[in-house]
Amino acid sequence: MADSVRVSESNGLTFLHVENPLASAKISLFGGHILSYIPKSDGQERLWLSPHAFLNGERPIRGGIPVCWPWFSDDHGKQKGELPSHGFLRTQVWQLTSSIEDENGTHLILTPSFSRAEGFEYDCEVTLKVSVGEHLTVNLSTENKGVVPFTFNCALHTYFHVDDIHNTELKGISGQYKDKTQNWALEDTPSPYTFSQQTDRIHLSAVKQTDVVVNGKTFTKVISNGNDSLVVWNPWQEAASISDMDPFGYKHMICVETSMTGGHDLAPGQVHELIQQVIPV
Ligand SMILES: O=P(O)(O)OC[C@H]1O[C@@H](O)[C@H](O)[C@@H](O)[C@@H]1O
Repeated sequence: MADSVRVSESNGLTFLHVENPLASAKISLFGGHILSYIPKSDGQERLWLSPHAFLNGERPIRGGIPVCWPWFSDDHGKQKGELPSHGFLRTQVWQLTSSIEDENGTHLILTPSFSRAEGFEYDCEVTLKVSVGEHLTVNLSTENKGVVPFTFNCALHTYFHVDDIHNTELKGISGQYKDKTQNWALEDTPSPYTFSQQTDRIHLSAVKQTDVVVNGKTFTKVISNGNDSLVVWNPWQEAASISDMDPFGYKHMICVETSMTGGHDLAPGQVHELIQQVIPV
């Protein structure tokens, strides 16, 4: 184990605490889920974790970076609710298979216990590579280890911390989006991109850079690769009906999700990498 990684246990879950000269981070092995990333450059938390998140394995963790795989939301070809929302990786225990450190930070590789379950009966290898340094880099890799092609979706469903959603703007997104709150109506991306109501959108272009601008200043840059879309979500006052959020929780978060939502085909032997970089500004 790298010297910059410490392990703790609480309520049956195992956590990795990364502390190096460039940043600190906390990762839950339940879900392979990054909970916190604080760069030393300014000491400010970039991720949002709900104060009411279940940190005992009972439910997926609300906040941080949930790993959605091999489907997004309820898009699994069955009735809504028949299979877990966002797939089955965020509710299982992952293993830490490698940890090294160098002048760029601490580099971890995590693997889920299984990647074959109801709704996805294929052979593949999934890994999550996490680099904690001046930037946070997360790489969700899927390799087809079987003899038949398969189609899957995935997302790095990051909850970004913002001081106040009313003073938050996203920059860098253009084109059309599908609006889940309007029965998937197609709409044009607003400009400026600010928030005043429940927002649940799949932006249909492979957005590469999104700036999270807070109080007129870019706070965090989000670089996406291997995506076909970008999801933007804030439940607004609907947060009151989400048991692991408080009614005002929506004020301090915005989800900007590097995502594959259109179905990606992977032939035997092929590898797909979904990469999100969180860059403090
Ligand atoms: O409550 P969950 O399963 O973590 O999902 C949260 C949200 O995740 C977003 O990605 C979806 O677009 C929303 O529709 C959904 O409500």
